[in-house]
Amino acid sequence: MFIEELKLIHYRNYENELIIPKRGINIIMGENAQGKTNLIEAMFFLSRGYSHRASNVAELAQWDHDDFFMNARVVSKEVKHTLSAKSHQGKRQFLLDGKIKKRDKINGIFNTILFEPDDLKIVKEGPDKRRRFLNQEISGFRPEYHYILRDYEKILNQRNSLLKNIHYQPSLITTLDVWDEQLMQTGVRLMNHRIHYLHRLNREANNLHQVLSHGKETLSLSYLNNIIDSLEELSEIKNLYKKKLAASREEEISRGATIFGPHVDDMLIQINGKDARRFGSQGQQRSAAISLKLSQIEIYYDNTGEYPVILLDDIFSELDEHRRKSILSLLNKTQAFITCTEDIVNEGDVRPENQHIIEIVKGQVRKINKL
Ligand SMILES: Nc1ncnc2c1ncn2[C@@H]1O[C@H](COP(=O)(O)OP(=O)(O)OP(=O)(O)O)[C@@H](O)[C@H]1O
Repeated sequence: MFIEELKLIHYRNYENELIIPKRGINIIMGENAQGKTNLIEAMFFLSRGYSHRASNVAELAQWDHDDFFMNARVVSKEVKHTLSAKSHQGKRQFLLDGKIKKRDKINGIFNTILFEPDDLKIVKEGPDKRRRFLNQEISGFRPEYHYILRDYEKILNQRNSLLKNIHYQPSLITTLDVWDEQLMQTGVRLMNHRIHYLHRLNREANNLHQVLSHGKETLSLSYLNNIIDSLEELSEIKNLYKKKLAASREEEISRGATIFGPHVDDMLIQINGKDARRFGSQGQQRSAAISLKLSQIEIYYDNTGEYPVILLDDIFSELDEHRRKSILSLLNKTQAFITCTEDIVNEGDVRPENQHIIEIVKGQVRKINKL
């Protein structure tokens, strides 16, 4: 899968810009605040239908404009598609080959994997960042997961409101069983997806981490879930879930919140057997986050039969030469976009044939594909 052309009109700092990327590695080079991340964001937006850094779509429109338009020509399994997005006063609309489509209908047309500086939080910060990572990545290639998650969140909210209301109106307790059943059904489906995904991710991320660390470190991931203690209990998950809900009913009513279920899941990330969050160095945590993200390359390939487009925003800062080279070598089957403030090829060295420069100067794309 690759992108042949990207057009941006009144989007962020771009008035009217046409970018013709190449297959291989596209280095988006420019000083700070030139619009490098904005380009990455545009491709991510077309791919997933939302921005990874703006919660309000209106923010994407160029200042003093109510509308923006973006258009990409993408090639997927040798078929060309035109994917467009437009927004008017913060209301977005997507078009595939000229026809208006719902956001979920554009999923899978243009798959991207994004690494952004905030991804370090997956390793460094609390469980919500790891759940967000799991949710985003699984939804990327399993659209049904997005709907299960949405249903689960709806049921969870309704059940939590009911628990709060029972506190004041105890007769409502008779309706709780129906919600418990729905919670368990969607909760088990969600957990099953996460377990399968983590199994595959564990293998792939460890392979990559070994490459990045010169074979000196192992990376392992374990699923932390408050219903089952180990994967051996998986066949019993529904019964265990039922028991936990029954045993915690009184406490849940007094707290007005659901205590057990995938909404409190976590993933333990260990480097050489030690919790990376507590004991990992900055460099180790960075490499672990990169390994987790870049593992998606092969996982997407297994699931879709095609390599996704890789978007790497500021991945190279603070990484040594070996790690940089290893990352570049992992990208050789894909089309990739890498932002950086300086060229990644040292002066005097020959640029590899698969590397192309997109240079941004004064907020505009200046030289495209200079070799
Ligand atoms: N809606 C908007 N309209 C116009 N310009 C905008 C808008 N949103 C952001 N910008 C401009 O885009 C610039 C930031 O662009 P971006 O985040 O892509 O920079 P960058 O090149 O990735 O920088 P860095 O190397 O510092 O990360 C801001 O300085 C701002 O001037």
